[in-house]
Amino acid sequence: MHIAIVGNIGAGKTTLANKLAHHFNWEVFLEDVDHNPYLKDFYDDMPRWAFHLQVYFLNSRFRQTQHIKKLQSASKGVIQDRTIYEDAHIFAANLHQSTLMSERDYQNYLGLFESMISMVDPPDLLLYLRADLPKLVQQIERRNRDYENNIKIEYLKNLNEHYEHWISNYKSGRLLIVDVNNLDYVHNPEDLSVIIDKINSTLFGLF
Ligand SMILES: Nc1ncnc2c1ncn2[C@@H]1O[C@H](COP(=O)(O)OP(=O)(O)O)[C@@H](O)[C@H]1O
Ligand SMILES: Nc1ncnc2c1ncn2[C@H]1C[C@H](O)[C@@H](COP(=O)(O)O)O1
Repeated sequence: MHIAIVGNIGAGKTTLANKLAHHFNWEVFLEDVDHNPYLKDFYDDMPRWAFHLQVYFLNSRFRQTQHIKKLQSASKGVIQDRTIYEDAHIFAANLHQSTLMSERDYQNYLGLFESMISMVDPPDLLLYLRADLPKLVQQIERRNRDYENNIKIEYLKNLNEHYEHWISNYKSGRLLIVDVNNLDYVHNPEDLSVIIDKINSTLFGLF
């Protein structure tokens, strides 16, 4: 079983991924953030580092999918924090649309993505955490990563629009949308139970 958690920056993916992995006793795959050699530079100068960052994330995410595939074939459960789909359909598409990535770099990137995606299996369940801008801003501030302090509201808004568009067209497997605006699964165990019940119901027909 493979559950992938998707959603905007600060939506609560990593927190939920760890809690679900603990609950189901499955392996968790997190994003390569702390050792990412481009992320800080990217936030300082997006046009300069957009392509480099996207190629880095794409490769890191692709390796992760191949590792997940091996665990899947050994019948191990996996929770994944963000997917390769979001790199291309959300982040790279948004950078291109916002003219922060050139046409030439975007086409080059897409060629690479297309070559890789045929080797990627979709998750058994895509769990989208839908969060409005105030929730995202509050949680990004709470996390307090220095390089994210200057993220513009406009950037988050554009990403949210890409998420909504992508999710409304997602046809590769089971999809569960959870509105997290009024959920606090950090402090309220009942809020975590609400999500776990929805997952059990979607995946196993329980409840
Ligand atoms: N539903 C929630 N309610 C309250 N706080 C949350 C919730 N989800 C996440 N947080 C807090 O918000 C911050 C960002 O969450 P995180 O899981 O790192 O988001 P993401 O991985 O989606 O970027 C963390 O400090 C986390 O403890
Ligand atoms: N593909 C990406 N392009 C740009 N930025 C990205 C990409 N994937 C992740 N990020 C950024 C967004 C955040 O600042 C960190 C971690 O993501 P998070 O949603 O907080 O887990 O990396």
